Amino acid sequence: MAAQIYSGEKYASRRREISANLAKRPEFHDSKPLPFMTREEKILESSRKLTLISKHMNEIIDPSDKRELYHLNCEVLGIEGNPMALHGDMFIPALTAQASDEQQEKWLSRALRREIIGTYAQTELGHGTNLRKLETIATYDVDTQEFVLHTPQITALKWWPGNLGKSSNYAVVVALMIIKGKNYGPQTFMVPLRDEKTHQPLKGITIGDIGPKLAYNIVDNGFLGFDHYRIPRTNLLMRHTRVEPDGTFVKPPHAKINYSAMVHVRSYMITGQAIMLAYALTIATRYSSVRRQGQIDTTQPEVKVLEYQTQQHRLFPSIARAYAFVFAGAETVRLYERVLQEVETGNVSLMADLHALTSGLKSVVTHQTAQGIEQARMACGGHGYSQASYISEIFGVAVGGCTYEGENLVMLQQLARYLVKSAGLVQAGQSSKLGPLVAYLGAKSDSTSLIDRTPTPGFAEYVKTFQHIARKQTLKAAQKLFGFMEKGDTREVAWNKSTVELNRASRLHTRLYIVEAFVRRVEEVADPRLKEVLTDLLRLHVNYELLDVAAYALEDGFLSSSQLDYIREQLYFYLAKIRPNAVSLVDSWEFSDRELRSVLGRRDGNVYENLFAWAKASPLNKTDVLPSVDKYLKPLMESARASKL
Ligand SMILES: CC/C=C\C/C=C\C/C=C\C/C=C\C/C=C\CCCC(=O)SCCNC(=O)CCNC(=O)[C@H](O)C(C)(C)COP(=O)(O)OP(=O)(O)OC[C@H]1O[C@@H](n2cnc3c(N)ncnc32)[C@H](O)[C@@H]1OP(=O)(O)O
Ligand SMILES: Cc1cc2nc3c(=O)[nH]c(=O)nc-3n(C[C@H](O)[C@H](O)[C@H](O)COP(=O)(O)OP(=O)(O)OC[C@H]3O[C@@H](n4cnc5c(N)ncnc54)[C@H](O)[C@@H]3O)c2cc1C
Repeated sequence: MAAQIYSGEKYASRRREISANLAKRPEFHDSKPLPFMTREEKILESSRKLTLISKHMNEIIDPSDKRELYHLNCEVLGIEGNPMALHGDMFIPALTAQASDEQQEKWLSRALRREIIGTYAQTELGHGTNLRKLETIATYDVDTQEFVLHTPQITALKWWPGNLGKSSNYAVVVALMIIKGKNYGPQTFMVPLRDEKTHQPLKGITIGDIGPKLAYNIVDNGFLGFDHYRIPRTNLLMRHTRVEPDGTFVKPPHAKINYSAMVHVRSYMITGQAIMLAYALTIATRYSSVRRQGQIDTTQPEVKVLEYQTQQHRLFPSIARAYAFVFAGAETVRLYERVLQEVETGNVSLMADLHALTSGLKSVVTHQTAQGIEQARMACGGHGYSQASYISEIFGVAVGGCTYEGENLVMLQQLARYLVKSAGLVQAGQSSKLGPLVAYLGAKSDSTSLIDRTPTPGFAEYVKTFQHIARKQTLKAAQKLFGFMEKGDTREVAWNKSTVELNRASRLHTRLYIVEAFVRRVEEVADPRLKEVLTDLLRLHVNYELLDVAAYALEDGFLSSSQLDYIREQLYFYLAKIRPNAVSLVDSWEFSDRELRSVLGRRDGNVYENLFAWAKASPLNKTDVLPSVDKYLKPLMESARASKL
């Protein structure tokens, strides 16, 4: 099953080898539980381990294999980030996609050797979403052939870039490019920030950390201001866009090619989110198979809480989602890598499809992941609330994905633009021009679903039902938009009056895509034992998801109320059928205890002994009487006693 999750036996077994290798190297392990450390201690600890990784990486992984490096980082550094997180996640991808060969020779090779540390500085105090209104300006000085970076007011300060605050000495900075008074929109520049020897900020740079956050606190998200700071013309990233010495601007082959680092993260983060969801579910499912509370048969001992249908309903659909997301994530990464290669040859035809797909997936997956993690926390009762479970940290890190790389409700609108265009083609009788991801919009719907009348597995009927719902909502939302425009609203005003409905269409389209990706993967499985278990999980998935969106199919009679009952019964059936495999389904992700960092979710299942040992190790228990008691509580009680006398 691990080979299914990790798209092949080769990587699944490499993961095992890497974990086994690390198990023998205590210097790579957390020196104490992360929840017992201050932010400064965590950053120091993470930097220590990062240095070890850099020194010994070649003995443990093939450093050119991104997935091996990712696993090494998960084991050793964990999810709370590290001082070079953005270096790998965005700085290197931005240089890879946007720097010219000559620039790559100069900077990318140094970045890969970790001679310099970089980040991606785009968001500002006043603007994150609306990139066209960024306020940092890069004015071209023809005389000196330099760009002058400047922060004209406080809202123009860069704000949020990860590892900008304290760790990075370079950044890919996004600024509005002005040449001879003309605004050429957001462009990307390679900018030195700190002296390479002393790490002191360079003259003209104001820089620092933005303070603690909900989670992800090992990362020093930062602020950055420029005071007429000069960089050479050749620091504009010039793989696709160019500015000649005389200020002539050479347009890129696609207007949004500079947004490639964002598309990179949106493509990869689907897998990252699936893994975080699986972390939380591993912890909650293992714990639920140890925790006994209450009885189902009063003549029998207390049951494991995993026997309760409510607990199964709380956890199993999310287990199915974690599988669905990791399968969809693998497809997305393949598409991203293909588009990256095609862009190299000047073919930008798939950029819009990739952008639409990743915008929708990023939004739906992060939202459902956060919901699933929070349910997993609650499924652990009181102990889920303790940091010993580590689920609160997993939630805090994962939920950040709802905001970063484009706020979810904004990114759903990007997909909606694509859907509206497609709906326009359908309306104009040009369905043959629809791309493969939206071809279903042009198909004719059956009048009713045959979901309860086809032999199992009947996935085709489920897919048809999801298609019907997504098509109906897309055409309806587009119609609403066109209707407002016909009545005289501008497109922007009409759009704003239709966005709730448009975003619903985007979610339904994306959920259809996820179901289809799951079906595609299960169809490929050859081993009959695996196929059976994955088919059960897929059946659970399609019934749970369909029930969640059934209102759309009920309102036009595509589904009847008796079909709804059928779907519910199928759901309950598969909850019970999956129960014996539940622990194996989470164990199949093969997370080591070190990677999970959860006292509650350890493989040995010795929950109570482990919790007690953890609590005794808490910093507060180092002494029996805290200074706060000596300083305040004792005098308070003493004075209360004295006043009574
Ligand atoms: C191997 C390892 C395995 C697993 C790895 C797992 C995990 C690791 C992965 C990731 C690491 C995780 C965490 C990292 C932590 C944090 C990183 C966070 C970093 C950041 O947040 S960086 C800042 C991100 N900021 C944003 O995302 C801003 C969002 N805003 C925008 O993107 C844009 O402003 C916009 C798209 C909303 C609007 O842009 P615009 O105004 O310029 O464009 P229009 O709306 O007018 O659209 C015009 C037209 O262009 C199309 N378009 C827009 N963008 C693109 C694009 N990128 N590509 C192609 N086309 C695009 C748009 O659709 C319009 O088209 P139309 O045809 O005219 O309709
Ligand atoms: C953990 C974390 C790490 C980050 N790392 C980086 C980084 O490394 N580099 C970097 O540059 N940035 C980074 N960011 C910033 C991040 O990319 C932005 O916060 C994000 O893109 C959202 O932009 P915003 O903050 O301006 O939100 P806003 O756009 O101000 O959103 C506020 C509200 O307004 C709504 N809204 C905004 N525009 C519209 C619209 N057009 N239509 C409808 N509703 C709208 C949103 O839906 C939301 O409800 C990070 C953020 C976080 C949380």
